[in-house]
Amino acid sequence: MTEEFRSGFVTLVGRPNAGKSTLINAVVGHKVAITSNTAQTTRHRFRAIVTREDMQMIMVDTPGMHKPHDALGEELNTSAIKAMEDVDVVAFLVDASKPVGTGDEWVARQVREVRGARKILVITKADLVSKETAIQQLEAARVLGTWDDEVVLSSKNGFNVEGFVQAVAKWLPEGPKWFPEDMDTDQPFEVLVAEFIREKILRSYRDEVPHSIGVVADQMTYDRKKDMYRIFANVYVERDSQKGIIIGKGGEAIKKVGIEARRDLEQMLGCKVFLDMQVKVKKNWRRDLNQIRRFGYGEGM
Ligand SMILES: Nc1nc2c(ncn2[C@@H]2O[C@H](COP(=O)(O)OP(=O)(O)OP(=O)(O)O)[C@@H](O)[C@H]2O)c(=O)[nH]1
Repeated sequence: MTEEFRSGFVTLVGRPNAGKSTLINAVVGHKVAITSNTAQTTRHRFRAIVTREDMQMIMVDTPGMHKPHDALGEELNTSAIKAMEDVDVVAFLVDASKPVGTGDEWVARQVREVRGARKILVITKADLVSKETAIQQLEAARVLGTWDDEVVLSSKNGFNVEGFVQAVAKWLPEGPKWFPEDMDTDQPFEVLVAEFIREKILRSYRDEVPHSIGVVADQMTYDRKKDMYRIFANVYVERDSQKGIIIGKGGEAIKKVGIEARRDLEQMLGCKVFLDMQVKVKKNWRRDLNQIRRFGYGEGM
């Protein structure tokens, strides 16, 4: 008898920086999600898709959940909580290298509310700690809920990433191929481009500035003769002073971001990229729900 095809959805949740996006990239095998060590890197709820001979697993990335401080934070939380509705599996990620604390407890409380989904506890970043510490973390996190499976892994060195895939696959119901085989993310092209740029900014500036930016890729045209994409993007900040910081002395800082973003974009697109970025001020956009959604963050996608 042949095995039936299985398919379904798994939502990854955890406190900011738990390693959700990095795990998604490790499972897919290349970069579909941006990552950084700045909390709340992920603003879009998007799906990444892995198709194998016998199954299709659709992973839903979510913004890291925490007690919200502003409209953006609130919108991101709502988005993450909504992403746990109607999925087959919820994976609760806990960073092995940080003591289990109130941040994890807060997320676990939301996970406990979820009905009808299998729940998997995932200890991430095992490469950063000893085996003993990883086990201690597992024990500390275990009491935060009731789990159908437990996995300890490292997305950085690949340790047990396959174990995670198998743990999820086990709970996927029989079902159709929801997405074409060659599709690995449902993020529109212009969103991916804007996100790749935002990642470089997150990694290049410190403190409050990265949280204040929003990126929109406005125009993208392909020049067949030159085998080159021309991309025009707007980088929005909240204050004039931030605009100065982003641009830097003599435009040096933004130039560096441009070079790094272009490198990633060229790799993704497989051709040359011309990137033009404009920095604009949009006062207090993070407090304006309409603006947040216009940028496509949170629920607005
Ligand atoms: N050493 C190590 N670092 C990791 C691993 N997984 C993630 N990281 C790092 O942890 C940081 C946060 O990872 P992300 O994947 O962006 O975390 P996230 O949970 O998606 O974060 P938010 O978008 O803020 O919710 C990044 O600097 C990653 O490089 C891992 O397995 N090992």
